Amino acid sequence: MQLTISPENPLEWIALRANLAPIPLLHAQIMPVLAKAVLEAADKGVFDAAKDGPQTLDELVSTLKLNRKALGELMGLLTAMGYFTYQQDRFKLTPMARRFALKDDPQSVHGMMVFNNRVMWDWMSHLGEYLETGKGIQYHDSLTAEQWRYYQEGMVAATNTEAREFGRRAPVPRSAQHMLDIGGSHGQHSVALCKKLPALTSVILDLPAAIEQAAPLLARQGMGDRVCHRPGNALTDDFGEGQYDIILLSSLAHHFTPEQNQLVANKIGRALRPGGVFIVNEFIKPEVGQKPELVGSSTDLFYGLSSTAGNYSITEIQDWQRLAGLKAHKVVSYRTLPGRAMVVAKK
Ligand SMILES: C[S@@+](CC[C@H](N)C(=O)[O-])C[C@H]1O[C@@H](n2cnc3c(N)ncnc32)[C@H](O)[C@@H]1O
Repeated sequence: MQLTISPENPLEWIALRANLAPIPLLHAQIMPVLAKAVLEAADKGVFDAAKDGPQTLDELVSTLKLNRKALGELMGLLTAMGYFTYQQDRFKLTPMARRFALKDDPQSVHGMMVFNNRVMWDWMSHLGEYLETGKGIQYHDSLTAEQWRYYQEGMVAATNTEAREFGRRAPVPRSAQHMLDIGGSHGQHSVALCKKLPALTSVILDLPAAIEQAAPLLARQGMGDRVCHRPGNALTDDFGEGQYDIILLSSLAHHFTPEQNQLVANKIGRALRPGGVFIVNEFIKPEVGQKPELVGSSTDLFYGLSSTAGNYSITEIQDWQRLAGLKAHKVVSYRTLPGRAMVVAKK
């Protein structure tokens, strides 16, 4: 799966092949507008306003209390982007928008859109500074309580689809009883495995400020004591010895330097039981010399900007696992998300 600029007719194909199309204009002028339009639409409730059926522009204006001219422009763009169709003066949500953009759909990314609109959008203006200094924002040290809430809700939304595939395809021992989910936040990955493996319970280790906001999100899953939070810090806490059948590090390695990841991997190597698995669940950086792709490369830059760290290659991740005394077991690439994989090692 790739995000590409693709021709719609033979003349455009020729123009692209002949290098006549000003691609940077699309990147610089069009794409930022597309992204911000979708974020504001979600935040202002535009998708949900059409949830119960096709709406005229006037009906949307009246529900959303927005300016008619501006909303008309936004609706035109959202229609061009495939979120709505427009027929007989009415805007109707497409199946894609219905599944992924509505607030309460189980696969919705709505929370991520609100987080990106209210918190992340401002970070992008620091990209120039990051390029000059190499120092990222380190947002975990500076979020307000409200921003922590958007962040945790954003993480749920980002993993609604992934957690299903993770639950189905993560190569874990069927008899597993104890899991440690480091930086597990909302707990969706733990919940997916606990639903599949009846004997499994999971402890989610996360920062205290995260748990404050993630606790109600986990409670919504109705798993009771089988999945619980433990406030702590992965960099300074001891994980114990020979205790866990599964240890998951999902979307946390990209916030840590290589040295910090090695330190965490060493503690994980000690904390696993024989036969236990260590899963690093991440966007993957291409190996040296491999062609970069858009999702992995943009998340790499974004994590650099936001956390000073970034993505790692499969080889780099497997090196941490090997130096922690574990054997490479499997690499499972996601089918529903390009550039993302589970890198699994076994004790
Ligand atoms: C990007 S989120 C990933 C959440 C979840 N694992 C997922 O895959 O959706 C990173 C999580 O790691 C937590 N985190 C960051 N630094 C941490 C640390 N030093 N120790 C434990 N958790 C940490 C954050 O609070 C956040 O909940």
